[in-house]
Amino acid sequence: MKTYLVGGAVRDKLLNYPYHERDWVVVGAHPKDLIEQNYQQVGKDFPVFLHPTTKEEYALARTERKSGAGYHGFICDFSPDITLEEDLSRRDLTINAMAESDKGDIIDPYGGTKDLHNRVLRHVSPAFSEDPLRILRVARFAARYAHLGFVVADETQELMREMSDNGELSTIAAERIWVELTKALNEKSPATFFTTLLDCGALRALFPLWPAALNTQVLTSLNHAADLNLDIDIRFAITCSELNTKQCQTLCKQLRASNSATWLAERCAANIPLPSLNTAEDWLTLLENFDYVRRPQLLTAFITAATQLTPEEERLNKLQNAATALQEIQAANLISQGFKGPALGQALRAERLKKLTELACYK
Ligand SMILES: Nc1ccn([C@@H]2O[C@H](COP(=O)(O)OP(=O)(O)OP(=O)(O)O)[C@@H](O)[C@H]2O)c(=O)n1
Repeated sequence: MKTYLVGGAVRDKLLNYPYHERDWVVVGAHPKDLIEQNYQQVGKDFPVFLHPTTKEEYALARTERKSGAGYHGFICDFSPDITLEEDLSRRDLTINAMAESDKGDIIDPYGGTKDLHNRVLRHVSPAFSEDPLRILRVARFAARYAHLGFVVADETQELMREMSDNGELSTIAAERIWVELTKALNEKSPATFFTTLLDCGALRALFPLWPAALNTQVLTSLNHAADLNLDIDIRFAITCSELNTKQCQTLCKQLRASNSATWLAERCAANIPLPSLNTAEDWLTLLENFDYVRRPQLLTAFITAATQLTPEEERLNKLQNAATALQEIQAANLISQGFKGPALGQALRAERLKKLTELACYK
């Protein structure tokens, strides 16, 4: 039995890039060999084990062949005579299809080191197309390593286009897309994720509403938000800012977006660019829409997203100042004056309008 480090850790070590996870492949073993050594089996469809102390993942070397549509149509073989090279050949990109032995030797049958050196994301074999999620993975790696100069190989780009045109993306479960999307939004150049998917037609195939909303300004703002380390919900909301409310709702539903991401995206779609706000009533309605009393951080998130997208710093600052001023109005004072129930709500609102009028911040 022999064990090799594989996948992302080998790639990132060679690239001198930080990595957080190590995956291992075991060659020449039966499941029982690992169980006897106190590894804990976790894989249902194929044998993946957790190391008894490090809890890192150890998978038996395996081959996979597609036998039908969707994710269940795979024939998987993990007998002890599957070689390391066979296991590496089923992987997505050449830079992900390298292994390191316990002596530190690199096993690289598909030219991964050369592609790393030349900054190319290239598929290992036509079997790439057996898993359409890999299109999103390629786009995500492009987003991660764009600043290092990585580009998608022409032939991989072509294959991704064919797969997108053939409707293969429709077999991916929405939950898996959302996972890839949130990882991609977290990368250093998230805009490259979208441009890669736009270039091969995958984004249009998956989400027909989205491409038209991703103009240069939106993509620039998105990368800027990543530079500023703004959170995922803000980054996602920026990508939705050119959609109308209905389109945004449809997209969030289709993506199974989280509640918090949907909430902010819908409000950004509805309020960017800022609507005309001419009266204290207009300002208060907008603030109420953002639930500013109970959740002031969401208004701040909106303002942060909007600042990336609109040259309206002054009005956005006023909005933030107005919200802060309104925080000072306490229900307790009105309660002590005898207000309760709906009358209390009305009195609070009247106080807020009075304050906004005094501030005249809407002018
Ligand atoms: N759809 C997939 C998913 C994974 N892999 C292979 O499994 C390895 C581990 O996958 P994963 O942990 O998802 O990705 P990493 O490459 O380790 O990248 P990350 O840094 O994002 O964890 C990959 O390197 C790749 O060899 C693949 O070929 N096809």
